[in-house]
Amino acid sequence: MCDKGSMAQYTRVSGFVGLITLQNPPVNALSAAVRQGIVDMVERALSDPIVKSVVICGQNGNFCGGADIKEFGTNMSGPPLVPMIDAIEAANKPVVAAIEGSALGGGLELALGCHYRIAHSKARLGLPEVTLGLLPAAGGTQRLSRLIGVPAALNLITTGIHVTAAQALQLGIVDQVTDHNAVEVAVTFSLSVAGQSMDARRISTYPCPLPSDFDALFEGVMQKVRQSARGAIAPVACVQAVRAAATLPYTKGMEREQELMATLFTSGQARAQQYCFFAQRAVGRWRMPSGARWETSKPMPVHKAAVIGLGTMGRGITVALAQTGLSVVAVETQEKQLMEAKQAVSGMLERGAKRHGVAPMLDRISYSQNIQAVAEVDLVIEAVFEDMALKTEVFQQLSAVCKPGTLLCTNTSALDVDKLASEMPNPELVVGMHFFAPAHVMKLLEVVYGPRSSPQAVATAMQLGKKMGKVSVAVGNCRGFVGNRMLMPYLQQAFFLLEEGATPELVDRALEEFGFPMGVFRMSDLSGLDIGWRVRKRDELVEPDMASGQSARIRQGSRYSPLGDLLCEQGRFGQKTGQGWYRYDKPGSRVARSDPWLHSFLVEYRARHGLVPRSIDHQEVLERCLYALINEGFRILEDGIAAGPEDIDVIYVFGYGWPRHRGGPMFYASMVGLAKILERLEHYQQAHPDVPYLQPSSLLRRLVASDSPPIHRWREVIKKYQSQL
Ligand SMILES: CCCCCCCC/C=C\C=C\CC(=O)SCCNC(=O)CCNC(=O)[C@H](O)C(C)(C)COP(=O)(O)OP(=O)(O)OC[C@H]1O[C@@H](n2cnc3c(N)ncnc32)[C@H](O)[C@@H]1OP(=O)(O)O
Repeated sequence: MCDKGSMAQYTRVSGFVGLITLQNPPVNALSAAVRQGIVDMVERALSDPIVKSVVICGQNGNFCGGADIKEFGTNMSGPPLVPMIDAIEAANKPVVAAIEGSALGGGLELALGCHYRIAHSKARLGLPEVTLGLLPAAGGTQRLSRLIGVPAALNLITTGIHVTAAQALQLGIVDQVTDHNAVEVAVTFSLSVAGQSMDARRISTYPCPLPSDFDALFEGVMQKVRQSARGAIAPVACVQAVRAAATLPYTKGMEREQELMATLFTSGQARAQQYCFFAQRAVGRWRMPSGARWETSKPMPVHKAAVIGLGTMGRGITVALAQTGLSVVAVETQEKQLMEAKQAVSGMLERGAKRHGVAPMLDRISYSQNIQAVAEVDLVIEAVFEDMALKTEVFQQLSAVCKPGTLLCTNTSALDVDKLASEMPNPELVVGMHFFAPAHVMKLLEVVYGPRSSPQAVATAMQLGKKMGKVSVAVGNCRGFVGNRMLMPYLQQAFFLLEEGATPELVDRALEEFGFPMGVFRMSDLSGLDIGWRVRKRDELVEPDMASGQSARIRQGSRYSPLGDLLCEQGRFGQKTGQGWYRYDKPGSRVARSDPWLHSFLVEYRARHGLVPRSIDHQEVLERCLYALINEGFRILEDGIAAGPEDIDVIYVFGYGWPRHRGGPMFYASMVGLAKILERLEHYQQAHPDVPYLQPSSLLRRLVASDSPPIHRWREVIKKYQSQL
């Protein structure tokens, strides 16, 4: 017997079991049609006198990825989840969830309403709603806390982590884990309990186990969550909902869960986080200005890769490659550096393996001092020092040594990828791979294509990035690519604010309250002030500190602040020297302390240059730093360096600490209102006419003139704008 009409298929199997299969590829999300299907099919199974038990599973080996996120923000119709799950729990016939693939969010909540849960060993379970700015509001906070206790529930619900089937068994979320077909196991099991009372299996009737140090536990968790949430409201609401589970009867707890969800559901933060979810997936569908794009560009197979240069970046890249299971040839010409690198790479692999309970991939790597060792690899990532002449020399050696067709990638954060390619006999095989430090940890990868890079080369680098667990974004070649290019106006404004009267503490506090993990000055101290100094010297911006007054702060026709250069001249390079914008107890120590020396230095500097300090508030800090950065984002879109606002937002959220609950800089701009951003940029540009970064971009003006369309429609305006250039 079979009914295929709805998005939940009903079949009778083994004579007496009603099998309900969710059908909504690819993840069987609980759309209105699926929910209606479940309601109808459960009713049918329960009213069929022949049916003794019910099994719920998902099509194509995937239980359920939760509510259909695309429905949020629309006029949601169809049966609500809570009564649907309550009806399953109340059923007088056993209902068993057969979990294969994922049981996430509403999917796990559905399973928690069932009387038993049987999971395949490869299944993953979790309540990731918090990552979407929500909480599990189909009874998830109330049932999970009752089932596995408050501390474990808090951990899962406030972080949104996915657990393996084995972990779920240990926690008590599932009753059984199998390596066999979970649906078949569930069908057999359901018959074995048919006819029994399900009273003891209804989680909503369980008392919530209370830890003895209840108040202290919640206080501690709340403090930790508030600190790590950086202004996000969902994690805090999750703690409040679990507290309700621990202190209130089930029905009252459910009311509290709904109340908290109502606030989150319509919040800007939830919109921002859901935008990030889809943006992260959209960047995989890359396209180049030439029209080449992901669907039509086939990646080359990569079985063996090489890394050239085993400094900090090269080591991290080697680890990330080995962890994908690829064979890696790691080349370092300096013997001492090679020995140190070997040890460091092994240590990183062993620690990573221990964390994930897998074997370290030490035997995937072979080390060499000789570049000839890369002759047979399919792809090379060069990670030598950031110097064009050195990189060109290495690339020339690689072209001579590598087999034909080897893809040559350069790990660079600033150099001109196209210039490097132009020196090679096969420029189409050259792309940039801008990793972020530490390369085996940071999620972001900018894949930089030049006008000569072949679509196949870009496809290969993008696919390799994905295999390495990175969120890879394809971007065009320009100075600083996307991320660092937008950082320039941000940093510049921060320096100017110090000249005008702010302190590093004030600027950092404003940015940290906005949600960045670190303000711009603490971040610069961590990265090292000498990096920017070297770039400014190369750009001939650094001059001896002789003159004073306004003219001394003009370089190449624009306002310039030499503050960073002056600090570097004093040997203040940040954390590593124990002094920078802050002071540290000793070189390498991490706790930034206010530095009276720095404050006197700023007072003297302003006096010498005739700058009268004024009071600067957080709003001005945010507007000057963030709107200048956003303005550069519009220029990047205008220039076709990023294909759309999602690419920029993903880069900033995954690589630069932009708070996810604010959706990335371009999404944030759309929330603030483009007309307001334009008005404030015009205001600051009038006050600082010698700062080109404050000159509003033409695209921003065009968007405002087009009535500020929603962000998903910007691409149309950009396309039209570019076609008219
Ligand atoms: C006023 C008060 C009102 C209160 C109303 C309350 C109403 C709501 C009630 C309950 C709410 C429940 C909350 C939830 O359940 S929220 C959803 C929770 N689930 C998740 O967060 C899971 C999200 N998905 C994933 O993590 C992954 O997709 C995963 C399932 C692990 C599969 O990963 P992978 O195999 O790598 O595939 P992709 O991520 O690329 O996804 C493939 C495509 O599927 C789309 N997708 C995935 N999940 C969903 C989903 N839940 N809804 C809609 N679409 C989804 C994804 O975008 C990909 O699409 P595309 O190929 O077009 O990019």
